[in-house]
Amino acid sequence: MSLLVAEHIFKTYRSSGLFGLNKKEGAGIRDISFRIEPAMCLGILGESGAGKSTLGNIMLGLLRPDSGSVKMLGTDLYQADKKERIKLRREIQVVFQDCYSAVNPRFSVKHIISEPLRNYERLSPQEEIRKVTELLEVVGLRPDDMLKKPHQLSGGQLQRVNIARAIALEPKLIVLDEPVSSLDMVVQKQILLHLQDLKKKKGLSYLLISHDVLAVSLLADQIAVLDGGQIVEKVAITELLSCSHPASRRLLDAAL
Ligand SMILES: Nc1ncnc2c1ncn2[C@@H]1O[C@H](COP(=O)(O)OP(=O)(O)OP(=O)(O)O)[C@@H](O)[C@H]1O
Repeated sequence: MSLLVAEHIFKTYRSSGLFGLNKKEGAGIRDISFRIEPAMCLGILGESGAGKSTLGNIMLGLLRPDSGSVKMLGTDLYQADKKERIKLRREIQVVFQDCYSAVNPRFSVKHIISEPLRNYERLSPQEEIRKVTELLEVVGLRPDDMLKKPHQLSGGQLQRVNIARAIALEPKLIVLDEPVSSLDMVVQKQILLHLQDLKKKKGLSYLLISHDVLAVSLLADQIAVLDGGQIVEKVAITELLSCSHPASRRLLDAAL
């Protein structure tokens, strides 16, 4: 069974933003369908305004589509009852671009990483420390980093903390919404290779949302190019350079 199946998703924004000035009436996404298999990364590549965040929010269960369905392991995200929703929430985690606003600046790294564990599992204080130590190791941080606060870490280190929190409950899918866009190239590569490693070792799947061809090419197995709210091209990553749609070419030209 596929891990996630999105079928014929439509979402139109009817309100047009503050005083109708900022947002385009009728913008959104149109007739989006795709599948994500276990241990697979689907990259969603698109320019600004293409509909990437709209799509990501729908896949996270945060934005109800006007029509179409999103099924995770056969359960419809938007038809599920409360018990099923709690179970699904555990299986789909997210890492956002802005690593600083994703965490409470007053909390320690240990507190941040163990938050989902406290919500879903009853661990003793010793078990919690052991688990956080293990997660820090997995994302390439040191055990004593758990005592630090977000402002004592670099952006790259803090994004690793966000990744550790996202994998704490061993989800099946992580939505990565521009996860490395705010980091320098060297750190970007380190983090993407780390995510690649987790995919191989833990069989994790990703929906990687980005405007950056190079970032996507390091992690994705397949890419879908989004333009004007529609998927205009879908190819295996090995075929990326042969993409011919004008939106794909613009993204490729910007990167190469
Ligand atoms: N709440 C909203 N109300 C009205 N229109 C919206 C709303 N959110 C997004 N849109 C519009 O829907 C389209 C897709 O927006 P979305 O934020 O999904 O694109 P994006 O690819 O994530 O862009 P970016 O990379 O700039 O964040 C855009 O035309 C945007 O203006």
